[in-house]
Amino acid sequence: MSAVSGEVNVRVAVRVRPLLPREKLEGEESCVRVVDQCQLVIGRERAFTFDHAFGARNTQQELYNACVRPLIDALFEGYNATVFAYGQTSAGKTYTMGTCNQEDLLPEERGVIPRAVADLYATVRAKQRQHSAGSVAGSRHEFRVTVKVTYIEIYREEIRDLLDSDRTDIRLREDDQGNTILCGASETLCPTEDDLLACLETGSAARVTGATQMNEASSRSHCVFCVTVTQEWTDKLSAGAQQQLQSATPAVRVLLCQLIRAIILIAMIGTDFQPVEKWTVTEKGCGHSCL
Ligand SMILES: Nc1ncnc2c1ncn2[C@@H]1O[C@H](COP(=O)(O)OP(=O)(O)OP(=O)(O)O)[C@@H](O)[C@H]1O
Repeated sequence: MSAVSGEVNVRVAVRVRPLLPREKLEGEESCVRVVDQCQLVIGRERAFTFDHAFGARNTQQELYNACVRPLIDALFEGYNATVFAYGQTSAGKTYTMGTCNQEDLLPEERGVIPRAVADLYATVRAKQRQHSAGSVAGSRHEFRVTVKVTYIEIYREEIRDLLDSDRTDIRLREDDQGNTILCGASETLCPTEDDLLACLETGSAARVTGATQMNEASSRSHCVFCVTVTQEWTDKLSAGAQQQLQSATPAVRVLLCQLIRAIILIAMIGTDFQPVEKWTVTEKGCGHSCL
C-alpha cells in the first residue's frame, strides 16, 4: 500500500458482522464492540487497534472505499496489490469478498471483488477516453489494456483451477529471486466487465462447499482470484513529434512508449478441520506471496 498512503506496505482492517437471525433466536449476544474507526473492544476492557475497524452497521461500500478503492488507482500506476480476507468459519469472508452467489444479493450488498471489477473497467474506459482525445501535445497515443484472470482454490493438498477443471497439474514453484509462481493454471482473457464477473461467478460456483456447525454454506477451501492488468501505449506521432523523438535521448524515447504491467491479487482464506501443519501448499502460496 505504499503507493496509496505513502506510509506502510500492509494495512489491517477488522470487521464485526451482525448477529445472524439464527444466532439471535438462540439468544446469542455480541461480546465485541467497535468503539471508533480503528479500535474494537472484546468483553469489557480488552481493546485492539487496527488501521480500520468496521462494525455491524458499516456497509460493503464503506469497507470497499476505505480498504480497496485506492488499490485500483495504484494498480494503474504499476503497483501490485493484494487483498486478503482471513477469519474463522462464518466470520463473513465470502460475504465481504463477494464470492458468494451474486444473484441472491441486493446491489448494496455486493462485495469487494465485484466492486473492484467495476472500478477497474471504469478506470480503463476513462483512460481510453483521455487518450483518444489526444491529450499529449503533438502526438496521438493509442492506449491498450488487457485484463486476464486466474481463479484457483486450494483444497487440502491440491490446487484446483476453478475456471478450467481439466487442468490437473497445477504447481507452486519458486523462481531464482524467491518469488512464488503458480504454474499450469489457466489465464482467461476478459475484454469486458461482464466477462470478468462471469469468471467470478462460474469459478465461485465450482468451489468446494459444505456445512459446518456455524455455516451451512461454508467454503471449505482457500481461494485466490488473481487479475492481471497490462497497459500499453503505442505512439502514433505527428511528423513534428517524430522529428523531436529522433533527436530525443534514449531515456525520453522509452518514456514515450512505455509498458506497465501490474497485478491485483485478491485472496481468501477459509478454515478447515485439517491440522495447520498439513497445509504446506497453503502456507507457501498465501503466507509468502500474498502478504
Ligand atoms: N457484514 C455482514 N452483514 C450481513 N450478513 C453478513 C455479513 N457478514 C457475513 N454475513 C452473513 O453471515 C453468514 C456467514 O458469512 P460467510 O459465508 O461470508 O462466512 P465465511 O467466513 O466465508 O465462512 P466459511 O469460512 O465457513 O466459508 C452468511 O449468511 C453471510 O451472508
